[in-house]
Amino acid sequence: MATEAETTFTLQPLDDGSAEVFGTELPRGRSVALAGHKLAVFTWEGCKVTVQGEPAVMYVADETPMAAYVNAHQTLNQRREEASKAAPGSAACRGPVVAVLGPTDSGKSTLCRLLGNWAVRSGWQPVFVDLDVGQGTITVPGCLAALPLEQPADVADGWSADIPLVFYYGHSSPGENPQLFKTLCDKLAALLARRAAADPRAAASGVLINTFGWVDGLGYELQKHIIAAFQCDVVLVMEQDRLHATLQQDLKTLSPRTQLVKLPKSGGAVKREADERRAARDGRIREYFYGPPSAPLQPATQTVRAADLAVYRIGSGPRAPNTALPLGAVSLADPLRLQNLAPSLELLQCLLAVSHAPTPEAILSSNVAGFVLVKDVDTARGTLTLTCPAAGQLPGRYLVLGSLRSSID
Ligand SMILES: Nc1ncnc2c1ncn2[C@@H]1O[C@H](COP(=O)(O)OP(=O)(O)OP(=O)(O)O)[C@@H](O)[C@H]1O
Repeated sequence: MATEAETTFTLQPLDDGSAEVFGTELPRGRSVALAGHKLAVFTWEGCKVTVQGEPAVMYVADETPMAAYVNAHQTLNQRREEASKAAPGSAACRGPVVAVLGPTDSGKSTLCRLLGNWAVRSGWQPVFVDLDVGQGTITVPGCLAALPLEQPADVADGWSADIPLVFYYGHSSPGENPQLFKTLCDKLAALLARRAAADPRAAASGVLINTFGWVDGLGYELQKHIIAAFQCDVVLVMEQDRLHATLQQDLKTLSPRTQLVKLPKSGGAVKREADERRAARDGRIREYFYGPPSAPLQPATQTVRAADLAVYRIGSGPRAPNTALPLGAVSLADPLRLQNLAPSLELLQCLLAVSHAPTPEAILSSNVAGFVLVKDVDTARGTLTLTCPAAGQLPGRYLVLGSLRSSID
C-alpha cells in the first residue's frame, strides 16, 4: 500500500485475527493514520482490516517473502537462546550480529524492522544499528547510529529514538569520506562490544545492522569493512546473486565463520529516484525538529555568540575525487583532519551536530548529543541564529559541519 505525503489513510483490524505492519501488530480498537508511507499489512492466520481514505496504490500480493524472513528470525532467536545459556564472559555468550546487505530499494531497512520487531516481541532487546547515511531511520541522515530496541516500532512513526548513540559522519554517501566512515564504524563497533561485555542480556540479544545500497567498488569495500568491524557472524543478502557469490568467496578469508544467507527482496519495495531520496532526507531532518505528524514538536530558535561555539569540519572540505585528478595523482587531503571554521555565510542552512567532545581533539571519537540548523549568520555582530530541538544552552560547544543542508523553515 502506498500513499502520497499529503493524503492520509487509516488502518484498523476489524475482527479477532491479528495483522501486522513490518512486524508491529496493528493495535486493536483504534485506527492508525498514515501519510506518505509505503507499507504492507500482513496476517499469518487471517484478519479483516478496514482501510479508510485513498491510498495512491493498494493491492493484494499473491507472493510474499515473509516465510523466508520468519525462518531467518527463528534461526536468530535460537542463537540468542544458546548465547543466553553460555558461560558469562565467554565468546559464546554473544548473540547474532547480523548485517543486512543488498542493492538500493531491496528492502534492507524493512527486513531490519521486521527482525527487530519480532525479536522484541519474543522478549529480546537487540541493538539496531543504522549505517545507511543516505536515509537515516534512527535520527537525521548522515549518521552512524545505534538504538537498543525495547519495544516494537510504532506503525506510523517507526522506532522511538529516545536514547540513540549517534556518531555524525555528515554526508549522504559513504563515498564522500570513506576513511571517516570507516573510523566512525570502528568507534561505534567498539562501544557496542563494550556494552555487550557489560550486559549479558544485551550480548545475547545481538545486533541488527542496516547498511547502504552501494554494493560495487568502494561501496563493496566499505561493506566488507562493516562486516569486519562489527565482527558480523550472520550476513543476510537481499536478492542479488552477484553480491552473494562475491561475498561467499571473500568471506572465506575475511571471516570464515560468518554465515551468509540469501533472502528474497521485500515484495512491494519500490525503486526511489534521486529526488525522492532527497525529499526523504529533508523529511527526516524536518521530523527531527518538528516531530512526526502524530506527535508534533516545537523547535526553538536562539541566537548565540559565535565566540561561545566552535564549528569544525572533518576532512578538508569538498575535495576532488581521485578520478578528477591528473592521471597517477592522489588527493593528499587528510580525510580526518579537523578544520576550525570562522562563522561565515557558508554555514547558512547547514545541519550541525553538537558533539559531546570536551576538547576539539576528542571530536572524532565522540558521539553527538543532537543537531542544530543554522538559520542566520551575522558576521558583523558575531552571532549565529540556530533552530534547535529545545530551548536552553547547547549541550556542547563543539559543532560538527558536514555537507548536509536543509531549507526547512
Ligand atoms: N512489502 C512491501 N509492501 C509495500 N511497501 C514496501 C514493502 N517492503 C518495503 N516497502 C517500502 O519500499 C521502500 C523501500 O524499502 P526499504 O527502505 O526497506 O529498502 P532499502 O533496501 O532499505 O532501501 P535503501 O537502502 O536503498 O534506502 C520503503 O518505502 C518501504 O516502506
